[in-house]
Amino acid sequence: MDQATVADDLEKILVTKEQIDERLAGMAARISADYEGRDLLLVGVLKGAVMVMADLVRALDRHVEMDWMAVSSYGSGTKSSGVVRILKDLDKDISGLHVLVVEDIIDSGLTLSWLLANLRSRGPASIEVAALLRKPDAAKVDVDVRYVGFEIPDEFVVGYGLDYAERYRNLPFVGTLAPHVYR
Ligand SMILES: O=P(O)(O)OC[C@H]1O[C@H](OP(=O)(O)OP(=O)(O)O)[C@H](O)[C@@H]1O
Ligand code: HPA
Ligand SMILES: [Mg+2]
Repeated sequence: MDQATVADDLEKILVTKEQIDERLAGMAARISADYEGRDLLLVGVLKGAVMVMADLVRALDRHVEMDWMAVSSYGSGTKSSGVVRILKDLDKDISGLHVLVVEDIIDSGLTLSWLLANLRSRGPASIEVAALLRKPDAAKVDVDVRYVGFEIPDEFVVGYGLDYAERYRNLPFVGTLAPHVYR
């Protein structure tokens, strides 16, 4: 498949690569200031958060550790099933650590609220969230997100880690798909 075919699948670009870079730099500056003098563990949620994590850590001018969890609530469709499964757990114990969960998107908020309850039960010193994108539905769940990149409308988006049926994660921007892709 060539690049032209991928572009043909898109309807519009919601957030450009330049906007993402600029926003992540701002988030990184706040994170550096907020965690000054404290060790920090970033927990990325696979697979969607890979791009955010990769670019966020390179914008951080300080030591951090990274760990990863894989959870899935979506399968291959566009609606959350609400049932969260751990596909890969953290490598290390997080008790007593300052943890920052890194997410690509908070949509229904179900994944994150489940994940935060799960991680809090392990006794971290603190736990906060950094997410590149947040949709309006997330307001329905009681999750406090300290660092948010962009508030976006309630449309299914792809790119920069986000997939539709495992495709489009490698796009360097965030956009919506043309209707013919869903048919
Ligand atoms: O707020 P929610 O409605 O719960 O949706 C957000 C979650 O859904 C997506 O992950 P998914 O489970 O599709 O796995 P993936 O990251 O591997 O694509 C996304 O990466 C978030 O983790
Ligand atoms: O809008 C979305 N796009 C891709 N994956 C997602 N997971 C939750 N919401 C989305
Ligand atoms: Mg997904």
